[in-house]
Amino acid sequence: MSTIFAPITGRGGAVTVLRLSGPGTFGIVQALAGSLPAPRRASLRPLGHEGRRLDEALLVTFPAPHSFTGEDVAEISLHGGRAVLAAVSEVLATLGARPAEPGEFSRRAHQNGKMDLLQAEAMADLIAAETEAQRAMALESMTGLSAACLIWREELRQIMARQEALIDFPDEDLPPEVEAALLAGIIALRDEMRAALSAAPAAERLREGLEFVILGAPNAGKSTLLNALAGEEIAIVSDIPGTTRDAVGVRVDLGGVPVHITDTAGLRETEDVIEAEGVKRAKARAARADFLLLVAAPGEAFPEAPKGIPCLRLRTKADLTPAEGFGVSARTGLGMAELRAKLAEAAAELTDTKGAAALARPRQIACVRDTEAALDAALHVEDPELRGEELRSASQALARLVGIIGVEEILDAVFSGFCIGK
Ligand SMILES: Nc1nc2c(ncn2[C@@H]2O[C@H](COP(=O)(O)OP(=O)(O)OP(=O)(O)O)[C@@H](O)[C@H]2O)c(=O)[nH]1
Repeated sequence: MSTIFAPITGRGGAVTVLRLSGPGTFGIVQALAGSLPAPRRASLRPLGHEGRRLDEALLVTFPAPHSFTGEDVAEISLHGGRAVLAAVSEVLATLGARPAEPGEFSRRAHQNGKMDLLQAEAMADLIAAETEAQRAMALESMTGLSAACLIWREELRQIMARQEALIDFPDEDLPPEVEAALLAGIIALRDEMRAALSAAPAAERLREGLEFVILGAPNAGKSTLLNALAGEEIAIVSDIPGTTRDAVGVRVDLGGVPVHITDTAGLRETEDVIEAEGVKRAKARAARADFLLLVAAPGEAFPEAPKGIPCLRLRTKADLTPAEGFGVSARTGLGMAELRAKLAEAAAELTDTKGAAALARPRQIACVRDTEAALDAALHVEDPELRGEELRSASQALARLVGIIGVEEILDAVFSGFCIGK
């Protein structure tokens, strides 16, 4: 096993923490720092190599297995900045360590039983979280999802034990309650899978961020509205109808939920090829949106919304004419606070996982869907051997969910999505 290193803090700070992990860690750090401090005690050390002084740094060692990766780990708090990191990295390489691949620390932690795949994914999400609701969900999944999965696996283990008893003993020796309890157990677990799956779209949306699209006729005030929501001039505003020709967007935090709001080309029939393309794109975006803001200036008709997408009808330019229905003026700020509140409410509703263990990644959803399908199939076969077969495949899908059986490619895909230093 190689010894790897990478900075685990972001650029630009006063301090850069460099982590080393692997069997060669302590030998390398000793060569660099002269001596090793007591385990888990921070100690200031001069760093140098072959007479070249490198830095004065705070050094902490974590002997295996009590470390992030489960291997011997050292964390060196260097002075921040490119040159210090470059000089120390260069020396580490000559001493036999190599730069870590993206996600390699977490992958080793997973291999050494420090965290299951769900916890690794949740940790990556926590680090990537940009808003409060994302942070809360990631933190909840770091413990909750993996705990829920542990319970599912235990329930399935008990179901499979009952199933084995049914296979091993001839029918007449076992009371009918055994099979009834077995089937009830399968139904209960299948329904738990269904509950988790039904909360998944909300969790996925929160993890990825929502897409809100502003639709309306030319000059309805869409760009002005986007700029007001963004708090900066993102889209060009003019009184010439057809100013916005391509989708322009901004990411905003609505009550803790990340929302990408897109301003689109005004919807109208037009001879202008570029504007017509803009209108086509506006419609395509609207069809993929999580939520639509349908806007119309006073006295004008609202655009038609694609079916099945929640929307809000909004009168613009309410400073000119008092609106019938809900109206705002992006120019004077009239109604804007209420609009923000309404949008935040819609965002919260779209990302509400209702307290269920939140599956937020396609990989996780696929594993739980496979589990649900196998359990459901187990309910529809009479033959105990075949039923046993389905239960085994449910058990494998759950094992894949936590990474206990992990095809290398899946682990590659998960961990390579992490950044260097995770
Ligand atoms: N009085 C008033 N005028 C507004 C308001 N919002 C927008 N306008 C004006 O309406 C005109 C069109 O505004 P835009 O925001 O460019 O409209 P749009 O819907 O993006 O227009 P297109 O790009 O043509 O689709 C501009 O002259 C704006 O200044 C408002 O709240 N009150």
